[in-house]
Amino acid sequence: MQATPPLLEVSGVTVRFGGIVALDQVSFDVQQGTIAGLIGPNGAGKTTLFNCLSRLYTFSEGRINFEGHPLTDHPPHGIASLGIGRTFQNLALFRTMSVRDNVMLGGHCRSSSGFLSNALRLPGVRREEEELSARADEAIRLMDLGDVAQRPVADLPFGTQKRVELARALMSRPKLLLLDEPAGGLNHEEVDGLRQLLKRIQQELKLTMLLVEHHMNLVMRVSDQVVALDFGKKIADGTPAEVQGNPDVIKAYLGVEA
Ligand SMILES: Nc1ncnc2c1ncn2[C@@H]1O[C@H](COP(=O)(O)OP(=O)(O)OP(=O)(O)O)[C@@H](O)[C@H]1O
Repeated sequence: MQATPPLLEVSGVTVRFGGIVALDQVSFDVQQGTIAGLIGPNGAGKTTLFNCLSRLYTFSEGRINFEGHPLTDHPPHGIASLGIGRTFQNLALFRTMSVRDNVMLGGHCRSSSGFLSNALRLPGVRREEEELSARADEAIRLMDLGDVAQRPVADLPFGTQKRVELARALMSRPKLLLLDEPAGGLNHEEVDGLRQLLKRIQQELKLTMLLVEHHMNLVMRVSDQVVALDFGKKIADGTPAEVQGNPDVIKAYLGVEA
């Protein structure tokens, strides 16, 4: 039997900004159903890599395959329908709208009905709306947002708003979810809650996730695999324990020989 190829294959990716090499021949794989953490000191190239994966940046060398096919075969606006979703470092929610309405908005990138059928409220449109609504209920349940579903987002604590953003990202039914600093600005208790929710969606949805995160405790506890970058180069790739004990990683963070 043929082994399943990795969901994501990053191979020799290089990005230059003028004289700066933001990513230098970076290669790693992410297997289906796993959580991969991407770490590295400031300026290491994490955001640049994320932006390559969501096709915001074009890489000058290398290749990124998703489900065995080059990402560059698809236009940037086709990335969500391909099955790659993302959250952002800064929340991008509609603050006066309810939690549920914000979540519902996440489903529209996959909506197939056109302007005319929407205007005429054809049966297909109603079916699609019912399906979106059921999916929103599911995302709200998974993110423990049932009690606040009708509340305006602006009334809720920051940690809860972060969960709304995650629920909204789930609406596009991603196969790979890119999480940009999901623990940023959260308190200790909220980070632990987030860790449990990420594990829940990994188990229940079999979702593959790649997270950029500075919160080491979260990365090391939630990830199956950790990839470390420094000055655009990959310096480690392995289990959390392997990467944590890697002398190059310790040196990159502490600036001293391990
Ligand atoms: N649009 C850009 N134009 C020029 N240089 C850039 C651009 N984006 C990133 N860089 C440079 O590329 C390098 C990698 O930056 P990047 O933002 O990817 O790092 P990072 O690991 O995400 O850092 P942080 O943890 O601080 O967010 C840095 O030297 C940065 O200054």
